[in-house]
Amino acid sequence: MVFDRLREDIQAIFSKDPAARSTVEVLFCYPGLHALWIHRRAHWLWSHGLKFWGRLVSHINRFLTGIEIHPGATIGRRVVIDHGMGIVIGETAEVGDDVLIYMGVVLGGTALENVKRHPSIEAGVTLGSGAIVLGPIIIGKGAKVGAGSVVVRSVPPGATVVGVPGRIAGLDRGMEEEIAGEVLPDPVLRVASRLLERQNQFEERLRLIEQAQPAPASPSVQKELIWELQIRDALREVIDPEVGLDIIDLGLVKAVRVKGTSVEIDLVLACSGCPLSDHLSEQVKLKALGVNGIEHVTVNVLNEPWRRDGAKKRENTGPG
Ligand SMILES: CC(C)(COP(=O)(O)OP(=O)(O)OC[C@H]1O[C@@H](n2cnc3c(N)ncnc32)[C@H](O)[C@@H]1OP(=O)(O)O)[C@@H](O)C(=O)NCCC(=O)NCCS
Ligand SMILES: CC(=O)OC[C@H](N)C(=O)O
Repeated sequence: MVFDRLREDIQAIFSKDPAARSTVEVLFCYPGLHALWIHRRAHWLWSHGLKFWGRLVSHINRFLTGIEIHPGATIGRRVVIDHGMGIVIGETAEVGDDVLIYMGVVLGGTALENVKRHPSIEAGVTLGSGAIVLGPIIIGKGAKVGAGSVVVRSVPPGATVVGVPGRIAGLDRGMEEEIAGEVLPDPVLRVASRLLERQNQFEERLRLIEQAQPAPASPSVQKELIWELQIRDALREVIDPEVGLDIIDLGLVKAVRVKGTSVEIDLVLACSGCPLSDHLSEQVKLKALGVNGIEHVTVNVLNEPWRRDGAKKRENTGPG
């Protein structure tokens, strides 16, 4: 069993590093391999309640290999750490099977609370040297993060992300076809669509104010209307990672119903069985809760297909 895992680890290095020449060389000259072995001990101690000893082993690991893996981090099978020096993997990070990690990669947190605050890296991902991935985001199966990138938003499966901040440079063919059968968004269309959307929003705001005027008797209704607008505004900050546009522009938000201090939001997804649906619902919930006065948020993910018509309709309602 132990030897099977060792064989698997060594085989993984041969499959991912053309510079690997022999088993002896891999056994003795790959600090990334040593770091993973030591991490397994540290993780065992940590998950058996021996937190201090787990930390200590992790610290010795850092000293020996230059790789810092928090003992609480979960690392899958056949993960390859090539070169390794300077890697930092945080406590709540999850690294799936067959992931390739180069030197200087950081899987870091941004929250100051003790919650899930580090990234989840799905199977088969490549993290280029110096890539910094921050927050409780998901790097989808088979994605590639370019050397030197800083990634702060979830990355769809199969995508290649490069730069600071990370932008999608490419998708594998399967993914491209999956994005609603359409080509990637045109940036000019995106700006135009956003401007028209803002205009629609102002018109809608005006309509609501006019509507509210003859019946000022019910301040609670007015308050609910204002909250609805504020929530819709806040949801503009939620970007669908599969498409790279905000969920309001995309027409993914079907309804926002405010009752008292509670709100119910109906959402559809850009792709059926979207792996990031939980993440998206969570983001929606957080943004809505961020509106001053809102205390309860329910997000319903509707089981109906998304069409770009909603967004397109808006693009066509411009002046002229
Ligand atoms: C991102 C990466 C995986 C390449 O993926 P790919 O799907 O083959 O992408 P391409 O090479 O076709 O490049 C796509 C675009 O991203 C750009 N790009 C590639 N890597 C980049 C990087 N690290 N930073 C910024 N831009 C990058 C390319 O110039 C290209 O831009 P363009 O479309 O404007 O021409 C690769 O460049 C990389 O960074 N690998 C990490 C390897 C590493 O860290 N090695 C060090 C070992 S110690
Ligand atoms: C330095 C470097 O590119 O490392 C990547 C891999 N070990 C190789 O030799 O290709």
